[in-house]
Amino acid sequence: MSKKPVRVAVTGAAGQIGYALLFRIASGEMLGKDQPVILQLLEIPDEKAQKALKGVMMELQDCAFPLLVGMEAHSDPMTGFKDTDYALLVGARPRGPGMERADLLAANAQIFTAQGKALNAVASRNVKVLVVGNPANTNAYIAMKSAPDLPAKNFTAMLRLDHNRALSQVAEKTGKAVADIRKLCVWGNHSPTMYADYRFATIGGQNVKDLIDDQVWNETVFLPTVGKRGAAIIEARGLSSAASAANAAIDHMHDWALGTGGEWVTMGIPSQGWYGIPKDTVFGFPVTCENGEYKVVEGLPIDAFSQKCIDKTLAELEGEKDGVKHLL
Ligand SMILES: NC(=O)C1=CN([C@@H]2O[C@H](COP(=O)(O)OP(=O)(O)OC[C@H]3O[C@@H](n4cnc5c(N)ncnc54)[C@H](O)[C@@H]3O)[C@@H](O)[C@H]2O)C=CC1
Ligand SMILES: O=C([O-])CC(=O)C(=O)O
Repeated sequence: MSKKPVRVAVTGAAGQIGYALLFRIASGEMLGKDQPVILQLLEIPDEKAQKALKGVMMELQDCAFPLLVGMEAHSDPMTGFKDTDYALLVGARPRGPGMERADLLAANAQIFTAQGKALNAVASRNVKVLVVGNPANTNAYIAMKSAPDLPAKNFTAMLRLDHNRALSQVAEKTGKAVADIRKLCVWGNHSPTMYADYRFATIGGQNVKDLIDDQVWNETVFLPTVGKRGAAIIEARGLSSAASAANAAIDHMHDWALGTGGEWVTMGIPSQGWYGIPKDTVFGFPVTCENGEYKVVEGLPIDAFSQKCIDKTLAELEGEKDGVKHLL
Protein backbone atom coordinates (compact mmCIF):
# COMPACT_ATOMS: atom_id res chain seq x y z
CA MET A 1 0.00 0.00 0.00
CA SER A 2 1.38 3.42 -0.83
CA LYS A 3 2.23 5.78 2.05
CA LYS A 4 0.14 8.79 3.01
CA PRO A 5 1.77 12.00 1.70
CA VAL A 6 3.60 14.21 4.21
CA ARG A 7 3.76 17.99 4.11
CA VAL A 8 7.18 19.61 3.80
CA ALA A 9 7.48 23.39 4.23
CA VAL A 10 10.55 25.20 2.93
CA THR A 11 11.18 28.92 3.49
CA GLY A 12 13.49 30.91 1.26
CA ALA A 13 12.29 28.57 -1.48
CA ALA A 14 13.41 30.81 -4.34
CA GLY A 15 16.89 31.33 -2.91
CA GLN A 16 20.04 29.51 -3.91
CA ILE A 17 19.84 26.81 -1.23
CA GLY A 18 16.17 26.34 -2.09
CA TYR A 19 17.10 25.71 -5.71
CA ALA A 20 19.54 22.97 -4.70
CA LEU A 21 17.16 21.48 -2.13
CA LEU A 22 13.63 21.26 -3.50
CA PHE A 23 14.35 18.90 -6.39
CA ARG A 24 16.03 16.43 -4.06
CA ILE A 25 13.15 16.51 -1.57
CA ALA A 26 10.70 15.94 -4.44
CA SER A 27 12.73 13.05 -5.80
CA GLY A 28 12.60 11.20 -2.47
CA GLU A 29 16.20 11.67 -1.36
CA MET A 30 15.17 13.21 1.95
CA LEU A 31 12.32 11.05 3.21
CA GLY A 32 12.64 7.93 1.12
CA LYS A 33 11.78 6.74 -2.36
CA ASP A 34 8.38 5.49 -1.17
CA GLN A 35 7.26 8.66 0.61
CA PRO A 36 4.98 11.04 -1.33
CA VAL A 37 5.39 14.72 -0.42
CA ILE A 38 3.41 17.94 -0.65
CA LEU A 39 5.69 20.99 -0.84
CA GLN A 40 4.59 24.15 0.97
CA LEU A 41 6.90 26.83 -0.35
CA LEU A 42 7.37 30.16 1.38
CA GLU A 43 8.91 33.34 0.07
CA ILE A 44 8.68 36.95 1.15
CA PRO A 45 5.64 38.93 -0.06
CA ASP A 46 7.65 40.64 -2.75
CA GLU A 47 6.71 40.54 -6.42
CA LYS A 48 10.17 39.55 -7.62
CA ALA A 49 10.60 36.78 -5.04
CA GLN A 50 7.11 35.37 -5.67
CA LYS A 51 7.70 35.42 -9.42
CA ALA A 52 11.00 33.60 -9.00
CA LEU A 53 9.21 31.06 -6.80
CA LYS A 54 6.64 30.47 -9.55
CA GLY A 55 9.53 29.75 -11.92
CA VAL A 56 11.02 27.18 -9.56
CA MET A 57 7.61 25.54 -9.24
CA MET A 58 7.30 25.36 -13.02
CA GLU A 59 10.62 23.53 -13.11
CA LEU A 60 9.55 21.16 -10.33
CA GLN A 61 6.43 20.41 -12.35
CA ASP A 62 8.54 19.78 -15.44
CA CYS A 63 10.47 17.07 -13.59
CA ALA A 64 7.24 15.03 -13.25
CA PHE A 65 8.46 13.56 -9.96
CA PRO A 66 6.18 10.63 -9.09
CA LEU A 67 6.50 11.40 -5.35
CA LEU A 68 5.54 15.08 -5.67
CA VAL A 69 1.78 14.95 -5.17
CA GLY A 70 1.16 18.61 -4.32
CA MET A 71 2.83 22.00 -4.34
CA GLU A 72 1.78 25.39 -2.92
CA ALA A 73 3.27 28.90 -2.94
CA HIS A 74 2.90 31.08 0.15
CA SER A 75 3.98 34.45 1.47
CA ASP A 76 2.49 34.09 4.96
CA PRO A 77 3.82 31.48 7.42
CA MET A 78 0.34 31.18 8.94
CA THR A 79 -0.84 29.52 5.73
CA GLY A 80 2.53 28.17 4.60
CA PHE A 81 3.02 26.03 7.72
CA LYS A 82 -0.54 24.66 7.89
CA ASP A 83 -0.40 21.02 9.04
CA THR A 84 3.23 20.77 8.00
CA ASP A 85 5.14 17.65 9.15
CA TYR A 86 8.63 18.91 8.26
CA ALA A 87 9.74 22.55 8.18
CA LEU A 88 13.06 23.61 6.68
CA LEU A 89 13.64 27.24 7.65
CA VAL A 90 16.18 28.38 5.08
CA GLY A 91 15.09 31.97 4.38
CA ALA A 92 16.88 34.53 6.50
CA ARG A 93 18.17 38.04 6.27
CA PRO A 94 21.80 38.02 5.14
CA ARG A 95 24.28 40.48 6.57
CA GLY A 96 24.37 43.68 4.50
CA PRO A 97 26.98 46.44 4.24
CA GLY A 98 27.52 48.21 7.51
CA MET A 99 25.40 45.75 9.46
CA GLU A 100 26.68 44.68 12.84
CA ARG A 101 26.11 41.17 14.15
CA ALA A 102 23.54 42.56 16.59
CA ASP A 103 21.57 44.12 13.70
CA LEU A 104 21.56 40.77 11.92
CA LEU A 105 20.40 39.03 15.08
CA ALA A 106 17.60 41.54 15.55
CA ALA A 107 16.42 41.35 11.92
CA ASN A 108 16.39 37.57 12.01
CA ALA A 109 14.82 37.47 15.45
CA GLN A 110 11.73 39.06 13.92
CA ILE A 111 11.56 36.46 11.14
CA PHE A 112 12.05 33.50 13.46
CA THR A 113 9.70 34.83 16.14
CA ALA A 114 6.93 35.12 13.54
CA GLN A 115 7.72 31.72 12.04
CA GLY A 116 7.90 30.06 15.48
CA LYS A 117 4.50 31.52 16.36
CA ALA A 118 3.03 30.34 13.06
CA LEU A 119 4.40 26.82 13.55
CA ASN A 120 2.96 26.87 17.06
CA ALA A 121 -0.44 27.86 15.72
CA VAL A 122 -0.88 25.75 12.59
CA ALA A 123 1.79 23.05 12.07
CA SER A 124 1.42 19.34 12.87
CA ARG A 125 1.97 18.76 16.59
CA ASN A 126 4.89 16.50 15.67
CA VAL A 127 6.50 18.87 13.18
CA LYS A 128 10.25 18.38 12.80
CA VAL A 129 11.96 21.73 12.30
CA LEU A 130 15.41 22.33 10.83
CA VAL A 131 16.81 25.86 10.87
CA VAL A 132 19.39 26.53 8.16
CA GLY A 133 19.23 30.35 7.98
CA ASN A 134 22.05 32.02 9.89
CA PRO A 135 22.76 32.46 12.73
CA ALA A 136 21.22 28.99 12.68
CA ASN A 137 21.55 27.96 16.34
CA THR A 138 20.13 31.19 17.71
CA ASN A 139 17.40 31.36 15.07
CA ALA A 140 16.35 27.83 16.09
CA TYR A 141 16.36 28.93 19.74
CA ILE A 142 14.13 31.92 18.89
CA ALA A 143 11.68 29.78 16.89
CA MET A 144 11.55 27.21 19.69
CA LYS A 145 10.90 29.87 22.35
CA SER A 146 8.14 31.31 20.15
CA ALA A 147 6.38 27.95 19.92
CA PRO A 148 5.61 26.95 23.52
CA ASP A 149 2.92 24.43 22.55
CA LEU A 150 5.26 22.31 20.42
CA PRO A 151 7.91 19.95 21.84
CA ALA A 152 11.14 21.97 22.24
CA LYS A 153 13.15 18.93 21.10
CA ASN A 154 11.58 19.24 17.62
CA PHE A 155 13.51 22.47 16.90
CA THR A 156 16.96 21.79 15.51
CA ALA A 157 19.77 23.73 13.82
CA MET A 158 22.03 22.61 11.00
CA LEU A 159 25.52 21.54 12.09
CA ARG A 160 25.60 18.80 9.47
CA LEU A 161 27.52 20.87 6.95
CA ASP A 162 30.32 21.31 9.50
CA HIS A 163 30.14 17.56 10.24
CA ASN A 164 30.40 16.67 6.54
CA ARG A 165 33.23 19.16 6.02
CA ALA A 166 35.12 17.58 8.93
CA LEU A 167 34.59 14.07 7.49
CA SER A 168 36.11 15.10 4.16
CA GLN A 169 39.10 16.79 5.79
CA VAL A 170 39.83 13.70 7.87
CA ALA A 171 39.46 11.45 4.81
CA GLU A 172 41.88 13.63 2.87
CA LYS A 173 44.43 13.74 5.69
CA THR A 174 44.38 9.97 6.31
CA GLY A 175 43.97 8.92 2.68
CA LYS A 176 40.97 6.80 3.69
CA ALA A 177 37.39 6.74 2.42
CA VAL A 178 34.74 9.03 3.92
CA ALA A 179 32.41 6.02 4.05
CA ASP A 180 34.72 4.23 6.49
CA ILE A 181 34.82 7.04 9.08
CA ARG A 182 32.67 6.51 12.18
CA LYS A 183 32.03 8.49 15.36
CA LEU A 184 33.02 11.99 14.34
CA CYS A 185 31.15 14.94 15.81
CA VAL A 186 31.03 18.74 15.94
CA TRP A 187 30.21 20.56 19.16
CA GLY A 188 28.59 23.97 19.51
CA ASN A 189 27.66 26.83 17.22
CA HIS A 190 27.47 26.83 13.42
CA SER A 191 30.20 29.45 13.25
CA PRO A 192 34.00 29.51 13.19
CA THR A 193 33.98 28.69 16.94
CA MET A 194 32.48 25.22 16.37
CA TYR A 195 34.63 22.36 17.65
CA ALA A 196 35.04 19.47 15.22
CA ASP A 197 36.19 16.50 17.30
CA TYR A 198 37.81 13.36 15.88
CA ARG A 199 39.06 11.97 19.20
CA PHE A 200 36.49 9.16 19.16
CA ALA A 201 36.47 8.64 15.41
CA THR A 202 37.55 5.36 13.86
CA ILE A 203 38.42 4.17 10.37
CA GLY A 204 38.26 0.43 9.85
CA GLY A 205 38.49 0.02 13.62
CA GLN A 206 41.61 2.19 13.97
CA ASN A 207 41.41 5.34 16.09
CA VAL A 208 41.66 8.48 13.92
CA LYS A 209 43.48 10.51 16.56
CA ASP A 210 46.21 7.84 16.77
CA LEU A 211 46.30 7.53 12.99
CA ILE A 212 46.81 11.29 12.50
CA ASP A 213 48.83 11.76 15.71
CA ASP A 214 49.35 15.48 15.11
CA GLN A 215 47.77 17.92 17.57
CA VAL A 216 49.46 20.85 15.79
CA TRP A 217 47.64 19.89 12.57
CA ASN A 218 44.41 19.59 14.55
CA GLU A 219 44.73 23.06 16.04
CA THR A 220 46.34 24.99 13.19
CA VAL A 221 44.97 23.33 10.06
CA PHE A 222 41.94 21.09 10.69
CA LEU A 223 39.88 23.29 13.03
CA PRO A 224 40.45 26.57 11.14
CA THR A 225 39.79 24.85 7.78
CA VAL A 226 36.45 23.42 8.91
CA GLY A 227 35.51 26.50 10.95
CA LYS A 228 36.24 29.00 8.19
CA ARG A 229 35.07 26.89 5.26
CA GLY A 230 31.94 29.01 4.75
CA ALA A 231 34.07 32.14 4.31
CA ALA A 232 36.47 30.28 1.98
CA ILE A 233 33.54 29.27 -0.26
CA ILE A 234 32.25 32.85 -0.35
CA GLU A 235 35.75 34.05 -1.26
CA ALA A 236 36.05 31.48 -4.08
CA ARG A 237 32.51 31.49 -5.47
CA GLY A 238 31.40 35.02 -4.66
CA LEU A 239 28.32 33.40 -3.12
CA SER A 240 27.84 31.35 0.01
CA SER A 241 27.65 27.54 0.01
CA ALA A 242 24.39 26.38 -1.51
CA ALA A 243 24.58 22.84 -2.92
CA SER A 244 26.62 21.58 0.02
CA ALA A 245 24.27 23.32 2.46
CA ALA A 246 21.24 21.78 0.74
CA ASN A 247 22.96 18.39 0.81
CA ALA A 248 23.57 18.73 4.55
CA ALA A 249 19.91 19.66 5.09
CA ILE A 250 18.85 16.53 3.21
CA ASP A 251 21.24 14.41 5.31
CA HIS A 252 20.00 15.97 8.57
CA MET A 253 16.30 15.42 7.87
CA HIS A 254 16.84 12.01 6.26
CA ASP A 255 18.71 10.68 9.26
CA TRP A 256 16.33 12.21 11.80
CA ALA A 257 13.30 10.72 10.04
CA LEU A 258 14.71 7.38 8.90
CA GLY A 259 17.46 6.66 11.45
CA THR A 260 21.23 6.32 11.45
CA GLY A 261 21.48 2.58 12.16
CA GLY A 262 23.57 3.29 15.25
CA GLU A 263 26.01 5.66 13.49
CA TRP A 264 26.83 9.06 14.98
CA VAL A 265 25.85 12.28 13.24
CA THR A 266 25.86 15.89 14.46
CA MET A 267 22.67 17.85 15.10
CA GLY A 268 22.17 21.27 16.68
CA ILE A 269 19.57 20.58 19.38
CA PRO A 270 18.21 22.27 22.51
CA SER A 271 20.35 21.02 25.39
CA GLN A 272 18.83 19.22 28.28
CA GLY A 273 21.96 19.85 30.30
CA TRP A 274 24.17 17.33 28.50
CA TYR A 275 27.92 17.94 28.94
CA GLY A 276 27.20 20.98 31.14
CA ILE A 277 25.54 22.93 28.30
CA PRO A 278 22.72 25.06 29.79
CA LYS A 279 19.17 23.87 29.19
CA ASP A 280 17.62 25.05 25.91
CA THR A 281 20.85 26.36 24.37
CA VAL A 282 20.81 25.04 20.80
CA PHE A 283 24.17 23.29 20.57
CA GLY A 284 25.84 20.80 18.23
CA PHE A 285 26.03 17.35 19.86
CA PRO A 286 26.86 13.84 18.63
CA VAL A 287 23.59 11.94 18.25
CA THR A 288 22.19 8.70 16.89
CA CYS A 289 18.66 8.58 15.44
CA GLU A 290 16.04 5.86 15.60
CA ASN A 291 12.26 5.80 15.06
CA GLY A 292 12.13 9.52 14.29
CA GLU A 293 13.92 10.54 17.51
CA TYR A 294 17.48 11.63 18.15
CA LYS A 295 19.48 10.56 21.18
CA VAL A 296 22.63 12.29 22.43
CA VAL A 297 25.74 10.14 22.74
CA GLU A 298 26.43 10.60 26.43
CA GLY A 299 29.37 9.91 28.72
CA LEU A 300 32.19 10.86 26.36
CA PRO A 301 35.34 12.04 28.15
CA ILE A 302 36.10 15.75 27.59
CA ASP A 303 39.80 16.58 27.93
CA ALA A 304 41.19 20.03 28.79
CA PHE A 305 41.68 21.15 25.15
CA SER A 306 38.17 20.01 24.17
CA GLN A 307 36.65 21.70 27.22
CA LYS A 308 38.37 24.95 26.25
CA CYS A 309 36.95 24.71 22.71
CA ILE A 310 33.47 23.84 24.00
CA ASP A 311 33.57 26.76 26.47
CA LYS A 312 34.50 29.15 23.66
CA THR A 313 31.68 28.16 21.31
CA LEU A 314 29.23 28.10 24.24
CA ALA A 315 30.26 31.62 25.30
CA GLU A 316 29.52 32.83 21.77
CA LEU A 317 26.09 31.19 21.80
CA GLU A 318 25.23 32.56 25.23
CA GLY A 319 26.19 36.02 23.93
CA GLU A 320 23.84 35.59 20.96
CA LYS A 321 21.05 34.42 23.28
CA ASP A 322 21.65 37.50 25.43
CA GLY A 323 21.46 39.71 22.35
CA VAL A 324 17.90 38.56 21.53
CA LYS A 325 16.61 38.16 25.09
CA HIS A 326 14.60 41.40 24.98
CA LEU A 327 12.84 40.28 21.78
CA LEU A 328 11.44 37.03 23.14
N1 LIG B 1 23.51 26.39 8.64
C1 LIG B 1 24.32 26.27 7.60
O1 LIG B 1 25.17 25.36 7.58
C2 LIG B 1 24.25 27.22 6.43
C3 LIG B 1 23.39 28.29 6.45
N2 LIG B 1 23.32 29.16 5.40
C4 LIG B 1 22.35 30.26 5.51
O2 LIG B 1 21.16 29.91 4.79
C5 LIG B 1 20.44 31.08 4.48
C6 LIG B 1 19.94 31.04 3.03
O3 LIG B 1 21.03 31.03 2.14
P1 LIG B 1 20.82 31.20 0.57
O4 LIG B 1 19.76 30.30 0.06
O5 LIG B 1 22.16 31.13 -0.04
O6 LIG B 1 20.32 32.71 0.52
P2 LIG B 1 19.53 33.45 -0.66
O7 LIG B 1 19.64 34.90 -0.33
O8 LIG B 1 19.92 32.94 -2.00
O9 LIG B 1 18.03 32.97 -0.41
C7 LIG B 1 17.32 33.28 0.73
C8 LIG B 1 15.87 33.41 0.34
O10 LIG B 1 15.10 33.54 1.53
C9 LIG B 1 14.05 34.43 1.28
N3 LIG B 1 13.57 34.94 2.57
C10 LIG B 1 14.12 35.88 3.36
N4 LIG B 1 13.34 36.08 4.44
C11 LIG B 1 12.31 35.23 4.34
C12 LIG B 1 11.17 34.98 5.14
N5 LIG B 1 10.96 35.66 6.26
N6 LIG B 1 10.29 34.03 4.74
C13 LIG B 1 10.50 33.34 3.60
N7 LIG B 1 11.56 33.55 2.78
C14 LIG B 1 12.45 34.48 3.16
C15 LIG B 1 14.67 35.50 0.38
O11 LIG B 1 13.68 36.20 -0.37
C16 LIG B 1 15.57 34.64 -0.52
O12 LIG B 1 14.91 34.22 -1.70
C17 LIG B 1 21.39 32.25 4.79
O13 LIG B 1 21.03 32.75 6.07
C18 LIG B 1 22.74 31.57 4.87
O14 LIG B 1 23.64 32.30 5.67
C19 LIG B 1 24.07 28.97 4.27
C20 LIG B 1 24.94 27.90 4.19
C21 LIG B 1 25.11 26.97 5.28
O1 LIG C 1 29.35 31.22 5.97
C1 LIG C 1 28.26 31.49 5.44
O2 LIG C 1 27.78 32.64 5.35
C2 LIG C 1 27.42 30.36 4.94
C3 LIG C 1 27.53 29.23 5.88
O3 LIG C 1 26.92 29.24 6.94
C4 LIG C 1 28.47 28.17 5.58
O4 LIG C 1 28.86 27.98 4.43
O5 LIG C 1 28.82 27.46 6.53
